[in-house]
Amino acid sequence: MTPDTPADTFSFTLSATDGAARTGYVSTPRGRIRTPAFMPVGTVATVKGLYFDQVRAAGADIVLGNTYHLMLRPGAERVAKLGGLHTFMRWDGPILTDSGGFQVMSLSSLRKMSEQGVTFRSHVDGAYHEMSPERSVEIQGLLGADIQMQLDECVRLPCTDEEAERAMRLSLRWAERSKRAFETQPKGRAIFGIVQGGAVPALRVESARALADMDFPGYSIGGLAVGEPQEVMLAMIETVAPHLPTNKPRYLMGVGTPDDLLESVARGIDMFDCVMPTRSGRHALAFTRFGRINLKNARHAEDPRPLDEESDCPALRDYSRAYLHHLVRCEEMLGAMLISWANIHYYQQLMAGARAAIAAGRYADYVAQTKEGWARGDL
Ligand SMILES: Nc1nc2cc3nc(NCCc4ccc(CCO)cc4)[nH]c3cc2c(=O)[nH]1
Repeated sequence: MTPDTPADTFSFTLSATDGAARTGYVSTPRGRIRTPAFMPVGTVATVKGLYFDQVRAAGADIVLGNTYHLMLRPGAERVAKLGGLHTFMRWDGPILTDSGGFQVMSLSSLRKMSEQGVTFRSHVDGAYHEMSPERSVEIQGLLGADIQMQLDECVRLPCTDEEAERAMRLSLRWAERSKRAFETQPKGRAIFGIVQGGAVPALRVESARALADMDFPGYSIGGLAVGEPQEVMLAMIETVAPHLPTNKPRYLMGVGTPDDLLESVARGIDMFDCVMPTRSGRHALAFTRFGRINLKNARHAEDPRPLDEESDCPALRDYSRAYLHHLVRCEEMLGAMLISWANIHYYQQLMAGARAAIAAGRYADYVAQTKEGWARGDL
């Protein structure tokens, strides 16, 4: 969060552009979010393996929570009774929550979709739950989320055009209902519409235009990072971006690798979230300026060098690869913690570099130089 007086409203300020790339900030009552921004995922009220002061020190201005997981455990009403998610997990910056639809479809069993919403069985204890656009907004409000998502239906790719059209139109009807339900929430919070439409350009354009007409404070691009090749994802961003208002933030859901982030920023995306840095950290995969380093590999067993001696992150600068390899081999929790910390920091500095490069009109060079570093590998 940048040192400035928090706003009492939600707004987006564009500071500079370089081609289709943009840099600026989102203002919220809990502080500013510098964009392009990477939002660490804190699914069940924790960014797995990190303390929130490490998340803040790494440069994150905002973190994600998740409606689906938190409604099941500990329960939205319980979080509200305990003062809301910021108090519960001791993070005083902005929080964005997903609406739960995507997680219902990817995690729960025995689910039934209807116009009204989706009923499903908890993957935790098998209990039945109902999620409607109105209930999802109510839950996100109970959690106290600063940026909320409409309930939508995300189809897996590949899918038929008919399937993509059905889910896109349902999501538009749910966008209206979500926005209406959101009107009772305190000032300063925002709800984003979510663009759907599979990999069908005409459906994507129709979805973006219809949501733009509903005048949301921000827009998510959903239905991507669901197994499609990167070029399909990038093509859909290029299709959608021109139909979204330039003065509102664009959030690409669930993305992605460092390469995905740089290429999507170049096409006009402002906000990202992905479990990649922390999930990879638990699988011994480090993202660095020199590319990916798999610390399971025996070649690190006697390497005294840190991951990146020039970094200002202790996890990247102070621990030898030999030590990280040892921790990984022994399946010690500190291994996952240090590599997750390193990865969160790497993703934050990747976005900080992008913001500076766009402001200086040299984003294309920044991308080229960053990719050269990855290709040069770890000399
Ligand atoms: N409401 C809503 N939420 C979404 C979340 C998403 N998250 C993704 N992708 C995440 C995929 C993803 C999953 C795991 C890993 C780690 C691999 O080691 C990386 C990416 N796509 C998504 C699409 C939507 C969407 O349309 N609507």
